[in-house]
Amino acid sequence: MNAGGIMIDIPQVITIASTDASGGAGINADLKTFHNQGVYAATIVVGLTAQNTYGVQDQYPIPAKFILEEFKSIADDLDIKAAKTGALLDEVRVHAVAQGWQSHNLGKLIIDPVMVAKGGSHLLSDTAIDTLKTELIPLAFLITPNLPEAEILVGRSLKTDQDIIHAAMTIQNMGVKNVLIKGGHRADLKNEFADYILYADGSSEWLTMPGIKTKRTHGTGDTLSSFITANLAKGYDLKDIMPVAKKFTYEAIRQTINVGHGHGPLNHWVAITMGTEDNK
Ligand SMILES: Nc1ncnc2c1ncn2[C@@H]1O[C@H](COP(=O)(O)OP(=O)(O)OP(=O)(O)O)[C@@H](O)[C@H]1O
Ligand SMILES: Cc1ncc(CO)c(N)n1
Repeated sequence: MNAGGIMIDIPQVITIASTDASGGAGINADLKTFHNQGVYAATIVVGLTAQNTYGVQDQYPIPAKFILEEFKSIADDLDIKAAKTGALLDEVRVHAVAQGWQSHNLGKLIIDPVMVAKGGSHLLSDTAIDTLKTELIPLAFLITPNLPEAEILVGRSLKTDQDIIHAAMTIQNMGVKNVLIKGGHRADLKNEFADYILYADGSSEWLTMPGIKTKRTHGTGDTLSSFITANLAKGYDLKDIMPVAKKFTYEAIRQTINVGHGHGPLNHWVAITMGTEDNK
């Protein structure tokens, strides 16, 4: 009931991840991207980090039992269309999220397998990798590793285009439908940032944008995967979303905001949405 008012239906999404005290990455970056894209965002907090643009000073995992309570609270009430995961910290948290997902499916699952923060701190323990591969990845619609994360998932070093193409196939064989390997960390690509995506139907493409010379790249991966999550919830096709997601992230890096003294955060006010003339 809303006598005299109006009722607006809005796509609902959720981020299952950790907070960043300085606001630039993790759940904080996800929420800003979701808001920018006009979707309603809920959170399942898996951990807290004491973090700034220099690095991660401390982390605090949420007990598995509480994570499962968060899942239930959301599933009992909201109508979530797509969910993304971020920093899950360790094996216990990865297992809890997989368990929560199996009891309460929350639509399309996008895994951003965050392992190491820009300052070098680990946001996923080594012992969690197997659990991620066997329990969580097979449940996902899309996974978005950066190059070092893809190397850990496949257990070999990735240098050439062919290496990346084969790695995407190996990861798809773990049971996830679509695989995006982000090329931001590739040493031989100085002037461009090329990401490779292998789609569920076997087709694939390289998405390329010029490289911006900046160290203000805190939360780039979170922003990219949140943009994709928001627009999947709106009903757009992944193939149509990808070039616009890449452009959104590029502009969020390019239109720099002056915050922090290390790897500064992105600009989450950029005006790029699906379906507008420029982004068809
Ligand atoms: N300096 C840059 N110039 C242009 N594009 C960039 C730059 N840095 C990252 N990108 C793009 O941003 C997106 C995220 O890539 P990146 O590899 O940095 O993710 P990530 O390492 O997971 O980020 P984070 O862990 O900080 O969230 C990719 O599309 C990548 O190509
Ligand atoms: C909490 C958190 N999640 C993700 C990242 C990666 O950007 C980070 N630095 N911190």
